[in-house]
Amino acid sequence: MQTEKVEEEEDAPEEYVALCDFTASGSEQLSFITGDKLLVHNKSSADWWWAELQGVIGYVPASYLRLDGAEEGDDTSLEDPWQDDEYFGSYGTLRLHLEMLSDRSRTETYRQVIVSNSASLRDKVVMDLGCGTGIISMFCAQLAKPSMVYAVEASSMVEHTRQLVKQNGCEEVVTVLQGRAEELELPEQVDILVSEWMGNCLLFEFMVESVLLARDRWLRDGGVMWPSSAALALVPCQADNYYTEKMAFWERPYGLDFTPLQPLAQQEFFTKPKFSHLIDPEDCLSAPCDVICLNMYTVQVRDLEEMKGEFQFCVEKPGIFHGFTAWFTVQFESLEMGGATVELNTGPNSDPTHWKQTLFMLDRPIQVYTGDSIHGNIVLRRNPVWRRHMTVMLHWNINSNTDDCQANISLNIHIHKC
Ligand SMILES: N=C(N)NC/C=C/[C@H]1O[C@@H](n2cnc3c(N)ncnc32)[C@H](O)[C@@H]1O
Repeated sequence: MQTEKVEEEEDAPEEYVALCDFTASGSEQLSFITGDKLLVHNKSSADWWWAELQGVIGYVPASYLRLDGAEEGDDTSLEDPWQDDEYFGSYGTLRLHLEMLSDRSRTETYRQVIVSNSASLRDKVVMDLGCGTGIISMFCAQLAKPSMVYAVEASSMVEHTRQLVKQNGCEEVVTVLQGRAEELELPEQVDILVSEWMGNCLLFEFMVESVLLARDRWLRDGGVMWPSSAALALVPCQADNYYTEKMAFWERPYGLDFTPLQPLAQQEFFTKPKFSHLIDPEDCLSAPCDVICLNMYTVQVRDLEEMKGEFQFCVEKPGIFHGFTAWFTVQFESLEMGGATVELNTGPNSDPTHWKQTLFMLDRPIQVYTGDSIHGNIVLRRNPVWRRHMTVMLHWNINSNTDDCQANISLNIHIHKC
């Protein structure tokens, strides 16, 4: 069999070893299994490289590879698949805490949960997992009368948290503990495990794993999880401004034709999600639907490896289908039977939050019409190497009955790594 002769590059390709399996999901990608040796010809972007395996070439996810011959110890980052130094380092400074505290929708929701359950919180033992500056713990101490709040924080912020607790007269009720919640020793089980763990697309950062491990270890039988449940919502949408900014731009900049760069632009800008997206409700092409739901009492850490959801959208108005937008909601059940559930919704019809929404762009936009059906599935696959990352795959078909014909467009699976 004639294998494709790869022209020798001026700088010889580097040999990398695969750290785990990867299954291609498009003709332009290359599958491999753990231990495969790949020749990397071009590091076309930070996330995707152009590589060769046994004479076949294609795009491969850079984070799955390690330079061949580099021992485990050489590449210290591999010893830290949770990237904890970087992660907890980032929470040791004020920037992220200021962002979260400035998010009124988020912070007021947690305060409302405490206020509306203040009577039932009396004499209860609470754990605030990942307390940061301790805001939720101090809400508990100020607005209710729990017997104890264990405010657990792994980053160096914790020394300031102790100071804030004292400064606000909460040291009788709030005990600040430094360490990873799933590792440290608590003197007792807790009645309520409260945490603000949600990341982009709900799960990014995968702090939720720590919440589940702490639940299994420290939440007493019949104890309450806050949030009690979580859902990832999805909607097909227009994103004309973003499309114009990143793709249409190349059509006629300064009177020149730059369209040969559009495949590069597609690879560089549209193969990973746009986390900072603020979708206009007008850009939703249909009603959203919850594609993944987590019951915080029953979901297991192993379930986080791969989560799947089906969707079926009925297009409600004609428009250009540029992509899908995702966001999340979390629910806080009442401590009283039949009490009202409080919800934090980070979607386009609620008050904006620091999470904003996440936009996944299609390879190419498609005109859709009222009544079209966009149906398919979403798969969130946790990165086997980098444990705070995941890949999102979207596979969909469109059934359109315009022009009196039944067009059934099956589109490529779309890979997003975030
Ligand atoms: N909502 C988002 N995105 N981030 C939540 C905020 C994360 C906070 O929780 C802390 N944290 C995260 N994981 C743990 C853990 N396993 N044990 C103790 N503290 C932890 C971080 O240092 C931040 O201060």
